[in-house]
Amino acid sequence: MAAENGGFSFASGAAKGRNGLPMIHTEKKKAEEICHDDSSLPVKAQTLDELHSLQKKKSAPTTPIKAAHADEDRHKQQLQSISASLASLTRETGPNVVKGDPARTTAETPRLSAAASHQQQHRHFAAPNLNMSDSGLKFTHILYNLSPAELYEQAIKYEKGSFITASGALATLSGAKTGRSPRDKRVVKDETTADDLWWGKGSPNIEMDEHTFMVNRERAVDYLCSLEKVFVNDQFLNWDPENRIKVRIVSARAYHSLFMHNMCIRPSPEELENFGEPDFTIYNAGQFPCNRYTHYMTSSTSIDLNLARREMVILGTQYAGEMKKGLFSVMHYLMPKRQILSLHSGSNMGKDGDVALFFGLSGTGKTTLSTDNNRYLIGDDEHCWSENGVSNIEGGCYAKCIDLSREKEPDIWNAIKFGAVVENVVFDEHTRDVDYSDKSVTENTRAAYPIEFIPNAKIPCVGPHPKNVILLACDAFGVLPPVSKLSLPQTMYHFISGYTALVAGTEDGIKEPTATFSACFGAAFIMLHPTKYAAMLADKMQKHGATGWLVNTGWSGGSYGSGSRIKLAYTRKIIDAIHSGELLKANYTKTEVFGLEIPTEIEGVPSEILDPANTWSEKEAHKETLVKLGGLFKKNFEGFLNHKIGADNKLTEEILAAGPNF
Ligand SMILES: Nc1ncnc2c1ncn2[C@@H]1O[C@H](COP(=O)(O)OP(=O)(O)O)[C@@H](O)[C@H]1O
Ligand SMILES: C=C(OP(=O)(O)O)C(=O)O
Ligand SMILES: [Ca+2]
Ligand SMILES: [Mn+2]
Repeated sequence: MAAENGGFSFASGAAKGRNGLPMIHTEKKKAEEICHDDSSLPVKAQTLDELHSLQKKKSAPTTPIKAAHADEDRHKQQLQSISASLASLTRETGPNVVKGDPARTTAETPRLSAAASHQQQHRHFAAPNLNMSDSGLKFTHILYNLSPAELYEQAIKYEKGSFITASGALATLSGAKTGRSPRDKRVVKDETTADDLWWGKGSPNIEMDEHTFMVNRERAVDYLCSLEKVFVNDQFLNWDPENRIKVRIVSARAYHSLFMHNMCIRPSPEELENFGEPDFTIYNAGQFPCNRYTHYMTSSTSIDLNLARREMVILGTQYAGEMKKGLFSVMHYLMPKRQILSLHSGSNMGKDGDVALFFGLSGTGKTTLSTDNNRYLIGDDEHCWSENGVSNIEGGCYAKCIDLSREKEPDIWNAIKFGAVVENVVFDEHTRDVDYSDKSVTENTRAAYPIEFIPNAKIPCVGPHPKNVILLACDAFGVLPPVSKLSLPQTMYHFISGYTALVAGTEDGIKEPTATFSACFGAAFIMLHPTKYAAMLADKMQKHGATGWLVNTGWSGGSYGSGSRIKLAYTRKIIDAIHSGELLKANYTKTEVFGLEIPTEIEGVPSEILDPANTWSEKEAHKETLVKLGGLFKKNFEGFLNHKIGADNKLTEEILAAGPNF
């Protein structure tokens, strides 16, 4: 019994202790059997600080030890470059920058002697100019290209509204803005851009002058330098190695840094060491408003693009999509200059190397339909089409997650795991399970994840010339056919029109669908006149023999209210038939008004839904709605009548003739 009780026993008749109580007698059978809490060896540390310092191993250097000198120089250059990025241009000084988290000083600095750690802390770059403000008297700590794990820790410690969801994603709030603010976008109009860019009616480019840009830039930089720490991401855009762009993103939130880590192309450690100077820099001071007394400012939000300086300033909005789509605008300027077409489209590739592009406005299905279990994902939103084929601009995807279901969209569901950022979603306060149907914060809930999170991503994200160009429209009027085959002029007509119709505010009763026309399926992001992109697309499609298709992912059997949205499963069958080449061989009939070629049969899709005229119970209402939509198309296209497309006027005339006729 004594031995059973862990070696302790109250031996009867044992010797009495000093106070007369019986002494606890420990039976010592062998020397090794001394009592321990556990059986492992003692920890190799003398103090708690030392113990904590053992926890973290220094990341292995990618350059050999012998190059320590070069390493030191590169480190200094890097800090100089970051300080220069953050320089106040009126005071002509950059801040004193130092790498690392200000909260983690000596005690947590891994495996460094006190002397070495002291040295490390002061290996900063001090600005040579002493004409400085208070912010020049302190160090600005730079959290440079942190890993997702480090960014999670930063977010959870310092950003209210950061939580880990049950699947391991980082849930965050984007603040007052839960979508982009296109009316607050400004572009510097100078001698060059005045001629190059698309200005005026219908254009997304609202002008500002160079001086006002500098006022906002100074405001953003002063705000960022007043902080204890800022995040700096050095990354790439465009998987085409010949046309890769180096971007630097300076931001104040771990959320923004992780978002861009996911959305841009992540450099390897070697690429990061040799990064040098960025081609383009974003200053994201989104928590801080712009000054509304500033010329050109019409709200507290301003997203300012200066192509000459290769800089963008963000004030007054924390919606992360501004950075992603802001850089996309930059690519819409830089790439066409190199005869490369930039596209607001998703893209995927079949086992036989057949590539498809999916154009469409927000919510029409680019992300959903390019993420296809039977095909390789090249990208979900932004691409380039060059002489070499297609390349994704980004390193990640940004999926809408309202009503996301595991059954219908398993790949996107599974990508929302550790490392992914979910914006503005609602979750159970205890289990942290996300309720994707909850619109309490916004309907525009989003998930941003690296493209490798999709199991059949095509890495590197490039592919050959497209075989199919699919134009997606979510037609809430319910009159466009689920699929039509387009001639080249028809493809151009619909590309320039950029139609979709969504239903605003679904809560208070039935609302009329509103038609949206957005040239090139992305007027908010294009920099040149739409016909410039259209001419390039026509040229490339002709040269590479690509077929155009119009796919309605919206309503069938009536408009919003009486009909219903086409089942995703049917749309997927339609898309499958396009990819396989089956649909090209189908029999076609022509529709009224739009003159669209529609197939009579598709495997897996009920034939009666292929012609919307069949699905409406009231034939009169169908015709009326069809003519109404045709009229809206005609009215929209009036704005393009005076623009010549291509070398001669022949294509322009053909395109006009390819629109609705009634
Ligand atoms: N028939 C359909 N085709 C495509 N998407 C559909 C369909 N029916 C419903 N949806 C839903 O519509 C949304 C499309 O959004 P998404 O793919 O993110 O668009 P985009 O990437 O073009 O902004 C998704 O939430 C998807 O589940
Ligand atoms: C990121 C966006 O794009 P999309 O909705 O096309 O995915 C956006 O419009 O903010
Ligand atoms: Ca898959
Ligand atoms: Mn998308």
